[in-house]
Amino acid sequence: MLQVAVNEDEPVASRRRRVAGLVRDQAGADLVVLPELWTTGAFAYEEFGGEAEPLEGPTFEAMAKAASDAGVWLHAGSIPERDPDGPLYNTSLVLSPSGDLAAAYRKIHRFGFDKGEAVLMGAGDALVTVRLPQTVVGVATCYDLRFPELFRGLVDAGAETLVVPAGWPERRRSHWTLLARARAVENQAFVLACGTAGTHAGVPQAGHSIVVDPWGEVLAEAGPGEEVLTVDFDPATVAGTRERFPALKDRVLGLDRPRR
Ligand SMILES: O=C(O)CCC(=O)C(=O)O
Repeated sequence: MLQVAVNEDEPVASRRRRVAGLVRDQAGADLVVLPELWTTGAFAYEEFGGEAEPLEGPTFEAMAKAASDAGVWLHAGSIPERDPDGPLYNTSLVLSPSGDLAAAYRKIHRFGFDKGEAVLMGAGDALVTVRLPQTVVGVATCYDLRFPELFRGLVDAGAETLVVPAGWPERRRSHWTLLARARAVENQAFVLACGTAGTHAGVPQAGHSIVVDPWGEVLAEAGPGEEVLTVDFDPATVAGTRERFPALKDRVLGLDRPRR
């Protein structure tokens, strides 16, 4: 995972070039993951409109080239997407090792309550999973981490590895770690949660990207600054955990409405 520092003194185009270089350096990895809105910064709301790009715009082009040069699957984090016929979206891109767009996910839960992303961007309405050679990946973005039903939906769709790019603020770092572990334990899945470092729009970022196994153990955790966090894991652990401790089979469905 590439925990990119997002500071406003670095122009977006320079950061895009720098991150492409970091992706190229990961040749030999199976999957590389970038954070949420790493071009603008997740809290730089006033930049969203000016930096918004089509799905296959400059960030896609730079990341597709980097992924194919490195020969890796790349979860390229998210971009402010400009839909020609609709609003902006916070959209994650997953690219194959040949640089093709394998999946795009529009963030479902927008952050900010009555401001920021929640008013400037539209909400996605579709769960997204991607089959990689080693595992089925379910994608979610930042604030989505607070909504367990989304992750259950991904598990029901076959996800074994939950990838969560984020721009999580330092002031709620304890929630980040706790929620990443909770989503891993309750879904008996790997969680790869990749945040940003640095400070933008006056909001210090938490860093501390984290990889959690299906038993809730932390396999790796980054520090606060820019960092490449590398981890080896065996996706077959998911099936083994679900078989040995089959709690997912004990779910009682239909409890979302109180019974009379
Ligand atoms: O839920 C949080 O505390 C942070 C969410 C967030 O920063 C985001 O979704 O961009």
